[in-house]
Amino acid sequence: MNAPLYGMSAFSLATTTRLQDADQLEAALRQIGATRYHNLHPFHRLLHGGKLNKGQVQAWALNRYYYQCSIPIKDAVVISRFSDRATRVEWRHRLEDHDGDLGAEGGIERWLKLTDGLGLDSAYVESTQGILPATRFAVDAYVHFVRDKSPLEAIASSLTELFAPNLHEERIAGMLEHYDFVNPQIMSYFKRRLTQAPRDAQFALTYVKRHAGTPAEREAVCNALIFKTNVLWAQLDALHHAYVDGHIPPGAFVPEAN
Ligand SMILES: O=C(O)c1cc(C(=O)O)c2c(n1)C(=O)C(=O)c1cc(C(=O)O)[nH]c1-2
Repeated sequence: MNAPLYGMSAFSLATTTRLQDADQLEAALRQIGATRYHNLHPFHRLLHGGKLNKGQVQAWALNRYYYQCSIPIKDAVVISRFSDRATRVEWRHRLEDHDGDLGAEGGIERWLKLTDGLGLDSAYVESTQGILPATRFAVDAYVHFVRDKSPLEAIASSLTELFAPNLHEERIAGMLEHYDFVNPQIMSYFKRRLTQAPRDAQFALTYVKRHAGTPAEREAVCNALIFKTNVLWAQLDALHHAYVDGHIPPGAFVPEAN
């Protein structure tokens, strides 16, 4: 077996023996989500439970902007990995979902409504100057992963989206309930994702189930998903360390006292 890249832990051989067909692959992927998705991270418990102050919510939205604006770059790289037109055509709408189109709002603009609503200057947000070093490293690693690994693994790494809609539902309800500085307009990004993400996740799941033809390929798919859960987890670890434990790195956003 090749040494895993990016420090991810390889799925164990014991598990590989349970990756004999597409249904076992799907079960393994869902198990990874159930145990490693970032809905389980303590920072999300605080965010959704109303336990953060406005400055901490600002820090989360500011850092997450870097993920948002990198996703269409990631998807453009994914498209570049496929020589078959059908997959490129299928993947293309993801760019529009995030970038929008001439005269049509996309996810990045919707995210800026959130940061505007939270009182952050949009030029500062878009500059990405105040993000944590770990946010940049983690998100860039995702873009590099889809560039460097196989096209199958590139698609598999998007599969965290299988688990995103439940988290978004929880986030919309929790943040509206608990924070007086949050309203439905500034949460419109997440509302839109409730219809976009299931469609995208279903395509990716069907794709990997059909194209991962050997136990080794199914194992690679699982490892791609583990890698991605680590990308998401590491971002929240960094936010927690900086803005809950109070160790803000030099140059990173410092909330006003509130
Ligand atoms: O708020 C979240 O927890 C969350 C998670 C994920 C994810 O699981 O990767 C995505 C998103 N949001 C999201 O909004 C989004 O557009 C998105 C695209 C992708 C991807 O990997 O292509 N993941 C996610």
